[in-house]
Amino acid sequence: MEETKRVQTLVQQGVSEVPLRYIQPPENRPKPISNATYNIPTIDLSHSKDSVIAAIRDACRKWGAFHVSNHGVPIPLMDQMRKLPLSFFNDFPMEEKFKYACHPKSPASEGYGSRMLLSSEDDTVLDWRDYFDHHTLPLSRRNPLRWPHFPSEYRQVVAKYSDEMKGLAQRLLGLTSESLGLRPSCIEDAVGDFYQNITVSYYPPCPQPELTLGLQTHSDMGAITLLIQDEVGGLQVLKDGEWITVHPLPNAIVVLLADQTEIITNGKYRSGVHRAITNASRARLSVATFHDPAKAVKISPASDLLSESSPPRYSSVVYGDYVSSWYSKGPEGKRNLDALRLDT
Ligand SMILES: O=C(O)CCC(=O)C(=O)O
Ligand SMILES: [Fe+2]
Repeated sequence: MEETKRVQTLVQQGVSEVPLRYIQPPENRPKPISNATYNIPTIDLSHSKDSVIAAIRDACRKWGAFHVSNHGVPIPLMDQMRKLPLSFFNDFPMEEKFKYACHPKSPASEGYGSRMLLSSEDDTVLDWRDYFDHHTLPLSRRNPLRWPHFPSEYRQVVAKYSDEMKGLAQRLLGLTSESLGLRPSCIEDAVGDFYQNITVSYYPPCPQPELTLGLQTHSDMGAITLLIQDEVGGLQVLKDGEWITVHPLPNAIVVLLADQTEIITNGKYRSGVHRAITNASRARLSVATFHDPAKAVKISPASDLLSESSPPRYSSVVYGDYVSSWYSKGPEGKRNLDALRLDT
């Protein structure tokens, strides 16, 4: 069945040409990048608070994406979080992996999958990616029995990593609030208790990387995403109309501002538009940790940022409605945020 097919299966079958369903239209295909040494900014969190806040302000205005170093998350834990899921993808037989298959008909269901969108239409171009999605927070959603039981430390590592990411997300949203002159808890209060998902993406080598994308262009839906990748690389961020490769920085964490933060900051900060490209020779792994509001939470521009001269630039939205629209229309560009934009 189409829905249950994994990209890794295609590769194991030895395809030498990418099947039609995975071929991007010419305007979406990746082109060689001229400015290959350029990278997103790196912010060292051990520097003085004032300089960190100034650097965050600059990076959020210009990029919506940046690396953080000296972030306090134990490096061995980050290494484990890359290594153990890689072993799940590489060392588990397919029938074992399918015991953890996500539900093919419900969006963002937990487990092993391949399709991000569940469009019934058959014209959706598919991503060259398999993934494992873990529901990690609030604790009432966390059921480690739904995560791989092998390697033996897998479940413990995911739980520990989830807690570390929550702490870092809170700290970064606090600094981001302060960088706009808001009280430190402003953005976090607007988001409420985090709904956190950890998605491990596995991109098998692709015979024709110039025709495909590992993950199509999008901005993340929630508040803030923290991402680590392996040394292969493939994440790209859109800046001033140009794609910039996020070169892996081994001990750093990529921060991506997501759509709800753009709304809360009334567009002072924009969510980072990004995608993943593929390559012909090496499988790649990334781990994205999403921090989202609960579905019932209503998101609006922060009142402290509004005045007669600075009116709201987005209408309020119930987060669950935003998610439904994202899954039905697709993530392309910023269509979902654009629908909320007020002409001011
Ligand atoms: O693999 C990557 O680097 C990007 C992953 C991503 O953007 C996502 O899971 O939303
Ligand atoms: Fe993303």
